[in-house]
Amino acid sequence: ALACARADTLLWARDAALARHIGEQRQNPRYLPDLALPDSLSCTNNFDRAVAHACSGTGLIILGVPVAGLAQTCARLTASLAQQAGAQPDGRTARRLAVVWTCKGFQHETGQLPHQIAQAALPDEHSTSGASSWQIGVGVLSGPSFAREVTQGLPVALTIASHQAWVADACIAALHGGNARIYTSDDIIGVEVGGALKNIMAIACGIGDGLGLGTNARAALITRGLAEMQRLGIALGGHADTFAGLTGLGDLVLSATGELSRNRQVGVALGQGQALDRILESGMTAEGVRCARAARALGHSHGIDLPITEAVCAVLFDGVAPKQAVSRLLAREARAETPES
Ligand SMILES: NC(=O)C1=CN([C@@H]2O[C@H](COP(=O)(O)OP(=O)(O)OC[C@H]3O[C@@H](n4cnc5c(N)ncnc54)[C@H](OP(=O)(O)O)[C@@H]3O)[C@@H](O)[C@H]2O)C=CC1
Ligand SMILES: O=C(CO)COP(=O)(O)O
Repeated sequence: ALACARADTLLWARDAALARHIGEQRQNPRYLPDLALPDSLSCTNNFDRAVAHACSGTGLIILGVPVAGLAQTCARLTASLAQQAGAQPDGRTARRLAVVWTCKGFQHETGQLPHQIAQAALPDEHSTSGASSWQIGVGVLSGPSFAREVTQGLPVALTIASHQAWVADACIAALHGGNARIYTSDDIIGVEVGGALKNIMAIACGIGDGLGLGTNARAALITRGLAEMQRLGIALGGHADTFAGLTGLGDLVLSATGELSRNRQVGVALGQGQALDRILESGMTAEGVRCARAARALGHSHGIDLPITEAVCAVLFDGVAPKQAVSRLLAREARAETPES
């Protein structure tokens, strides 16, 4: 919806009936049934057609799939690019294609971040395959951005993190302006760890609110959750400053307090005594549930203390009652608030 303001945008959906409905009715009955979509948005379930549209137009592809679908989608993109003519008429200079993902989490099985998944599945930056020649640049687009509010055209600020300035430029050209501000960063790891951990913290805050623990507890969880995000992020190679920005604190505050957050909704329902299976019955995407185990394992393997993540895992997977998990958190030994103090 953001991109539609600047250029004709072609959405790909894997479900043919849904793609047809969105294209004909300019409305998405599955995810945002009550919102009108822009006239400049078309939709197809033909993946190659969607890739060709980006290649011949903006040179920007935004992958809006969950972490679990990223490897498969990138592999499909690689195969599709081999069909697309990329070389300029002189046959020498590769055309540039920016590939950007929005997913927030770690891969469940491996603990990999999205850029590691994408790197393994996309062609190298300079790749030549048959008649095609593409310079692929990658990045992560993240920050506090409920899809519903973005579709409504409400103000939003996002960060594009990439090691290639031209990828950030492609996002700015397509998305910046009107009610949308796009900031840039080169800290892909910090941005991705913030996005992954904020979902787990949103579950924790939801649990607290579901138990009726009050707003003091919520503020404490947000603040200590931020410290946890930063600790793991730095250990994995992110920059400390990134966690104070849109993709760290910004998205954490949104998801921990905003009623639209699915991760927060899962936490609230758990705190109110519902079972996880029942909560997830609708099939909703709650990336914090999917990646909490991987985050806990990364904490263990890097020797990083992640008490809130541990508490969320205990409730999600180990049968610990939410009240008991909170008691355990509160019973931890007193310590300095910052490691330097
Ligand atoms: N929703 C939001 O407000 C925001 C979400 N994000 C992040 O973006 C990512 C996607 O979230 P969201 O759009 O809400 O997710 P959804 O569950 O709504 O899925 C988005 C799209 O991805 C498709 N999809 C799901 N699984 C796969 C797969 N394995 N392979 C290919 N396509 C797949 C879905 O198809 P189908 O309908 O057929 O299942 C759907 O079209 C998540 O990591 C989320 O954290 C980031 C910012 C905001
Ligand atoms: O990431 C989001 C907003 O920035 C969406 O959060 P949820 O996945 O918890 O709904």
